[in-house]
Amino acid sequence: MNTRDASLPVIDYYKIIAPSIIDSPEAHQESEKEKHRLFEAFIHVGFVYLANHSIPDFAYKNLFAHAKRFFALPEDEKAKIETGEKKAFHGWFAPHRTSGDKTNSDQKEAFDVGDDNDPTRPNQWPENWPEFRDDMNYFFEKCHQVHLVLLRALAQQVGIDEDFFEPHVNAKDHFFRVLYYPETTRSSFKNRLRAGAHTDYGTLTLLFNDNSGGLQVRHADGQYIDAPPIPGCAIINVGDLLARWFNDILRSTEHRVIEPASKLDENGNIPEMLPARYAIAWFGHPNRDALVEPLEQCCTPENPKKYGPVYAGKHVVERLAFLHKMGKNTATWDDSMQRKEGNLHAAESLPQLVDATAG
Ligand SMILES: O=C(O)CCC(=O)C(=O)O
Ligand SMILES: [Fe+2]
Repeated sequence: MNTRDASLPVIDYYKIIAPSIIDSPEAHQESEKEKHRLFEAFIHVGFVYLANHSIPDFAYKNLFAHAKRFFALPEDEKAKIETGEKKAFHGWFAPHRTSGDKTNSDQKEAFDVGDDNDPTRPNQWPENWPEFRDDMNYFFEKCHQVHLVLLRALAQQVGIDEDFFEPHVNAKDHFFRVLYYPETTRSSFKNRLRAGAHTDYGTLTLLFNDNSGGLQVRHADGQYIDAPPIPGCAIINVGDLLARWFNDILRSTEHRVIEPASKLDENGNIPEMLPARYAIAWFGHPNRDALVEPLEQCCTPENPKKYGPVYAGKHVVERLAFLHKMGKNTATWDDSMQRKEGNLHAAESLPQLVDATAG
């Protein structure tokens, strides 16, 4: 197979939700079929394109426009709202906070936003820029709704109550990342990718890309396939915790952002410089105190239970701490650290660790 030509399945979100708009037997039948296709795609590939996803174009186009302006700000401006373990992992993700393996780090910067209504983990916002905040919050909510519909569809596929996941994600402990991969040279890719191979941590990721290309997804045969953007489609993938809930029936698939395919310039040459790339990745997460354990319905003699229970917050915080400083200051999680009434300062108490930014 020419892996550059293989492509991800396309799922039609409109077909999934149609019965709530047209209550006809055909709409129900189509919806069931599409939900099953989604489930199968997550089993075999872990990634899909989602067409007609219901998130209005302006919601992410506004964010791309803000991103261009934000990342062009002077470094000391951005540094005022730099993210970190003591900042609930929200704010500007400086280029030095990169993932990848210990020798190769990513060529990227980002801005991370969580639920703005959660006083326990406040966001950090640039000054005097109310539209920035409003547009980010609008996008956050829209993605939460789509992600819920998809979780409902997946629950139904394994015969559990379709609302099973709702109480485990209703605290909206998600966050999203506006990503900026600066202009760079082709030769830079010898040592560093734009995003090293990784899996996402949570439930489902909703990804919106510009047209730069470079995203690749690891197929079950181990080969990477290109996942170029399709206009009007979001890319959705399964994260580790959802895979764990499904006892790995669903795949949390590795992906990365590499050097994009060559585009010839007007003289027929391959330019050495590559323009900047922008992307928005919305990461759905279970509530931090959700105990994630393989569903009984996904454990069989052929596929016995693979994992014990884990607090979602522990998994996410440990992965984030690793990302931020390549594991130098691995966060610790105390299992009693659950969301409690009146615990408004969880951002400071969670996790209890040396601030990796100091390292
Ligand atoms: O930039 C992209 O297309 C992918 C980013 C990504 O996978 C991530 O940030 O987790
Ligand atoms: Fe990712």
